[in-house]
Amino acid sequence: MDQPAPHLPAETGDATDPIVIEGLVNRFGDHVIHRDLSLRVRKGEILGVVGGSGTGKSVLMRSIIGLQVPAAGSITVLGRSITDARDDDDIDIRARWGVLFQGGALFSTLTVGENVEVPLREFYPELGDALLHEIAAYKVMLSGLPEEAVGKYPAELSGGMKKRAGLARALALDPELLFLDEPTAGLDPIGAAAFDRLTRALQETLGLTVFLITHDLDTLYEICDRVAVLADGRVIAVGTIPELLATDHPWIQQYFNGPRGRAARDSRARAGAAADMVDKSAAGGA
Ligand SMILES: Nc1ncnc2c1ncn2[C@@H]1O[C@H](COP(=O)(O)OP(=O)(O)OP(=O)(O)O)[C@@H](O)[C@H]1O
Repeated sequence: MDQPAPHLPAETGDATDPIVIEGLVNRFGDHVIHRDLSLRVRKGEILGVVGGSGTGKSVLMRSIIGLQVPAAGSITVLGRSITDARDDDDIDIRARWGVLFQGGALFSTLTVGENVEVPLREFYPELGDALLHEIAAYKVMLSGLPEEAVGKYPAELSGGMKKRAGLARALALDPELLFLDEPTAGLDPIGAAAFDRLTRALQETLGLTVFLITHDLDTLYEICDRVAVLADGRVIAVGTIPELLATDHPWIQQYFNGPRGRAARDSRARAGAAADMVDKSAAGGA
């Protein structure tokens, strides 16, 4: 598994790529997590990031947002070096992304609205309370939560609502980039599908670029434009699912062609066929 998967074209860069990672190395003591990892995320795409447990997907995300200082390599986000960032650069760039951590990472002693206000207060201390409340209420609504959720505490919310509240906070600063770490983990299939649709709708409406770590094959099939596969400390392949399926890499084949992968693909095909029938009957009736 040490070599990049064959059959995939070498990734070509574009000056507009909002995230560019080259030669990334991360290690904890002797434990090497990433060795020479390179990846480019394209503007406006939803990039799914997959890999076995412990392959370093979350550490990669933490490196991109500056929470993990790599041992080597370079990371450029929206044209700014994260690896060489000075503290004052840091502040600016952090306002241009939003992050939904695993589990939502909400402050349990604050209401949903107050949670959403946290980044607003940090970056725009000059805003008055009335405007902060208004912006927070709008972000809560945008995330598909009912209005009354603004005043609720995280403990009063279901798992799905917590994710949406975390999403509302991630959207607080009108980010260009959205990082989602396993957003559908722990949700029932209906809740997970609804969250997927919300992610896609927000990405399209707000023009977001989305870096999405997931184990959820349905999410990959439903909303990801491309998928990056992590193994052996690097990105071994990145492409659309059909492109990945055309490789003969054993992990990729097992992942997408295993029983769960086939079920997700079949379900996607059935949904596509149903949509076609609806389109045809609508066209016939028009
Ligand atoms: N702060 C840390 N100190 C020491 N080791 C760490 C630290 N953070 C992560 N690791 C180790 O780095 C490896 C990669 O962790 P990471 O959370 O990125 O994996 P992952 O691919 O996101 O896994 P999962 O799919 O299970 O969430 C793991 O072995 C983890 O134990």
